[in-house]
Amino acid sequence: MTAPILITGASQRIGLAYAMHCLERGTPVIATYRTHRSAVDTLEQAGARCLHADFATNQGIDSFINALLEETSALRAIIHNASDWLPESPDTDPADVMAAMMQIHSTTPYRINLACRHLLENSDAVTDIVHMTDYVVEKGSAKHIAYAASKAALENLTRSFARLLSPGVKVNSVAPSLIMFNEGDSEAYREKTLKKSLLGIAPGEVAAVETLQFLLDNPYITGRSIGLDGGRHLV
Ligand SMILES: NC(=O)C1=CN([C@@H]2O[C@H](COP(=O)(O)OP(=O)(O)OC[C@H]3O[C@@H](n4cnc5c(N)ncnc54)[C@H](OP(=O)(O)O)[C@@H]3O)[C@@H](O)[C@H]2O)C=CC1
Ligand SMILES: Nc1nc2c(c(=O)[nH]1)N=C([C@H](O)[C@@H](O)CO)CN2
Repeated sequence: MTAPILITGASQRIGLAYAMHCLERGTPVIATYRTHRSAVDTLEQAGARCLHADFATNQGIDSFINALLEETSALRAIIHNASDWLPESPDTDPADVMAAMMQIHSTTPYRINLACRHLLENSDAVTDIVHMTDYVVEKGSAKHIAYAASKAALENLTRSFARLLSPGVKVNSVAPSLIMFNEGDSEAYREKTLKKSLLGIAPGEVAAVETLQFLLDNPYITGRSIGLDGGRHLV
């Protein structure tokens, strides 16, 4: 039996889609969720092990790590997907925004990778870590400054962990731009955002699912970032 794939933030959207994709292929899944939605029940009915985790505090990270080590002695892959897309705003202290962004996008993957590397290295085959970053790592963001900086930190973790864990573990990033909108995104926002890329679409979760699977299936890519952005860099 293949060792399970750990997917963080899998109760909705891209994380949920990749978890279901893995289960449909017969690959075991350990999914984390912070908010219990019906999708968590669906995942469990499809055979996933779902662990509650709130990575906002180091205690939350540590209790998740302890639960994971109780759950499994090996992993096929870790997909660091959990994320908050926090903008700067007049009513939030910038220090709190930066702390929250670094906590979820940098401290969480860093601590889990170091504490659980042996679960990936306990395998005869090559295993994977994938960090979900963002196109804004390349360009920055005027409205999500701390978010972009934290994703840039995550991109650097990709390179460091690729060096630390080779050749047994491949470590890569997927750097999406618009994949899917959020409920409540206005028509004006949608129209404006679609125009930011050459291809002008919101491809949906499947684009991220296929890119993640490509990275896990490819034996010769590590320390790299795959831009999943519709050619936004050329607009
Ligand atoms: N969607 C897009 O167009 C783009 C996505 N990306 C990146 O791709 C990845 C997936 O995107 P998407 O599916 O939209 O992600 P979401 O915004 O849906 O977030 C994924 C999950 O992260 C979880 N999460 C947030 N904060 C915490 C926390 N403190 N502890 C534990 N879990 C937490 C949430 O859990 P819960 O809901 O259970 O509370 C949420 O379900 C993300 O890393 C994102 O930054 C990058 C560019 C574009
Ligand atoms: N955690 C999240 N990160 C990001 C999201 C999201 O919904 N959740 N969405 C985006 C946007 O789609 C952006 O790429 C285009 O405006 C960025 N990050």
